[in-house]
Amino acid sequence: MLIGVPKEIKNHEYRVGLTPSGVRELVAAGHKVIVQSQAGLAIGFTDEHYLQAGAGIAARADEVFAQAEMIIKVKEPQPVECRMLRPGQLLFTYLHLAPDPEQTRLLLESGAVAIAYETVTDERGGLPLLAPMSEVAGRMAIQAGAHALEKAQGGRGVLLGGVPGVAPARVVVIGGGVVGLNAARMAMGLGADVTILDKSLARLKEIDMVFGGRIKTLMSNAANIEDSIREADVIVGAVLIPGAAAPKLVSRAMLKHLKPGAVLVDVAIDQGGCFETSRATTHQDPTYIVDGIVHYCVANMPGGVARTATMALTNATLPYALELAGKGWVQAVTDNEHLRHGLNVCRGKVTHAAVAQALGYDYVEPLAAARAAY
Ligand SMILES: NC(=O)C1=CN([C@@H]2O[C@H](COP(=O)(O)OP(=O)(O)OC[C@H]3O[C@@H](n4cnc5c(N)ncnc54)[C@H](O)[C@@H]3O)[C@@H](O)[C@H]2O)C=CC1
Ligand SMILES: CC(=O)C(=O)O
Ligand SMILES: [Mg+2]
Repeated sequence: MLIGVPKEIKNHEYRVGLTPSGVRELVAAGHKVIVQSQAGLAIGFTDEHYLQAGAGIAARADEVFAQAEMIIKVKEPQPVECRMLRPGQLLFTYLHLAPDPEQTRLLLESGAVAIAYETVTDERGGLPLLAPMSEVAGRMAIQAGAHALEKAQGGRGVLLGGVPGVAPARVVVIGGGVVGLNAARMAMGLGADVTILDKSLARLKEIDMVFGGRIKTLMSNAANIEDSIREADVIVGAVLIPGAAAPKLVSRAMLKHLKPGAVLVDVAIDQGGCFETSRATTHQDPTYIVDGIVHYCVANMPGGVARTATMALTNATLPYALELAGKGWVQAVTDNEHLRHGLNVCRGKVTHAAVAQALGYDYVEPLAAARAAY
């Protein structure tokens, strides 16, 4: 198969869909890869590295889109990229469609087949292609929160770990999945007082076992959320209902009960955010203040540590890319139910139930869509 890797064009997005080592594996399996010139330059992957790995280099994105049978990217396609997709072409990337009607419409109009990293599943009920970026974003959430707590950023002027004789900051993490666990681990490592809330009792039990009681756990319900955030210095939003828009768990009215200068880090912003007052921000201008509360809502947090994130992403996506390239998408999603869960859009149809429900489209079962594509 001919695989294309365009340069990412989202604001301050320096990740790239494949590392040179990933290219080498695909080429060794008999595939051809073309990479847009300078796609990885900002993170130290030069065109020379890609050439040595066996890729061809294309000068422009439109050449990559015109030639490739499968496009491997990182971020959801921007409108100009959606318009370069063609019917039947396979797109393998993050999409986050539920909160994004425009992208969904453009993808449907393109006739392309789009597999979203964030809804591919595994046999343990996890999201293996979201997990590496969730690990990165969860860890970054605490760096971001600590920085935003500084006075110059509008924060309360509190040091996460405190110092001997002064209490540490309180960090409340809502959602104890991959983001939440990684955020909690970093916050604990810096000496903060950490509480995690989740709706899953099984998850709370696991967290309690893993951290030996050093992190407090609370069932996520309205009363526990309200009580815990009143006392918090940093609140991390880390909930997910796969494919669906994030539930709003903190209302604007609640903000007046928080400590002035407290920080909300809404990692779930790529699914629309779990705080009513969240709106997506960029690495260039990551925070804003509402009612005295600092909001950090960067929708592509791992882009800030793009070299680490790119390597982590390719580690996870490569086996699936090899399967898609080796079998073709129809056979791959027929054989592998976990890849099938990734199919969000197929030749003008929405094939993910939560996306269809969020945006009011008819849902077409992925296997039916795959059969129709034969
Ligand atoms: N902003 C960014 O750059 C990035 C954002 N993300 C996003 O972070 C979010 C979390 O991702 P993961 O941790 O990988 O998901 P996950 O599936 O591992 O964890 C989500 C957790 O939320 C819990 N949950 C669901 N509803 C809840 C509620 N009402 N109250 C409390 N907990 C609730 C679930 O039980 C689960 O444990 C996703 O929206 C993901 O797309 C991930 C990576 C980067
Ligand atoms: C998960 C995601 O959207 C990101 O890494 O940017
Ligand atoms: Mg995102």
